[in-house]
Amino acid sequence: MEFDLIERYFTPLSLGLPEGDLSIGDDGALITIPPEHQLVVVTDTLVSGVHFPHETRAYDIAWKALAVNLSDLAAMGASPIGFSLGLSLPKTCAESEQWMADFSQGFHDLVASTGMKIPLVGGDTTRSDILTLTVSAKGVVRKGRAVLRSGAEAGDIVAVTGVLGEGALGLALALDTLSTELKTGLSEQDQRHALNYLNRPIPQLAMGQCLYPLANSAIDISDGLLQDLGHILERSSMSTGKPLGARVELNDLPLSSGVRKLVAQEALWQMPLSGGDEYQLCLTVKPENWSALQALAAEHDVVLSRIGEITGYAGIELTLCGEGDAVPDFAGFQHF
Ligand SMILES: Nc1ncnc2c1ncn2[C@@H]1O[C@H](COP(=O)(O)OP(=O)(O)OP(=O)(O)O)[C@@H](O)[C@H]1O
Ligand SMILES: Cc1ncc(C[n+]2csc(CCOP(=O)(O)O)c2C)c(N)n1
Ligand SMILES: [Mg+2]
Repeated sequence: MEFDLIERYFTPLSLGLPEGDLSIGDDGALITIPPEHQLVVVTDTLVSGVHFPHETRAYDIAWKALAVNLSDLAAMGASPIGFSLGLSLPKTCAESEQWMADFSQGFHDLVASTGMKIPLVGGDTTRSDILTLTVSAKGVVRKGRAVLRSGAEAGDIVAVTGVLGEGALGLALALDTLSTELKTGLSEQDQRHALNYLNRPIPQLAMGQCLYPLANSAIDISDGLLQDLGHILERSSMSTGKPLGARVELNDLPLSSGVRKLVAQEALWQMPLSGGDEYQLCLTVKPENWSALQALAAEHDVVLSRIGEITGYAGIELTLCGEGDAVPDFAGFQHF
């Protein structure tokens, strides 16, 4: 049964490797790494009910599982060359032609939207009561040109791509946890945009490839801005041995029209600061490189916003119109 599934739904996604390489069909895949490059390997697991609501469409589940992996590659400054899929699925899904077709279409359409060749190179399919996917994307980067979390320096500008808080708003709408009052303030367009953003994140691959050599550090925001910026601070101060922190101006956070309304109505800063599910890049850049990076972002139609700076003392400080030193008491998404 699983062999039929693989043949029918997954083998068509596996085409596009260079001559002599091998994808689905043997005990392992064979992938040639271009000379002078390093292989970048990322892995993300998605569990039904934990990473997406149980009711999520098969198409969106597949899209998101690959998108969050490509987002990690983008944050490293890497170009994707393929991905593998560990799939544990309930019998009802495996037996539904429509579910399986929709699922494989999600991968197909995301890959097509990137304009790159990103074949499915292999994986494993098993039965499970809870739908679980583990995608591992493979990418390449020129030797020594990966952008790490550990390169931030005091005085760097902190910037983010896209908007913040939209994934958290989408999740609140999907799980119906917003109060009626807040929900009625949102237009249909606001709601559609947030749900789409939650279900079909767009990995910032083009921006990722503009990072080297301008950006000092980067991370993709999956658990929330504060937590993920915290990872940059932690890694960077470990590598320099000096304390590092950040000052973030709330008014400079890029917000969608929906999140802007919620923040105006109820100061729901928690959404853009700690909501997670963003899959945008947070990066730090020396002030003298900022305008060059902004120009590259504009060339790729990416909105890149300056939200603060790296400081030489520990902790993330939040300001509103330059005033205050509120230290937030909410961190970000944690599994345990
Ligand atoms: N089970 C594991 N075995 C080995 N390494 C792990 C395991 N889980 C996480 N890691 C490693 O720990 C580091 C942080 O992982 P984490 O999953 O938190 O990444 P992230 O990029 O911060 O979040 P996200 O998974 O949302 O992208 C990575 O280097 C990852 O490879
Ligand atoms: C049903 C449902 N409940 C909660 C969330 C929120 N959520 C789950 S995992 C995660 C961080 C990234 O995961 P990881 O760190 O495992 O890569 C976030 C923000 C969701 N998307 N769906
Ligand atoms: Mg990440």
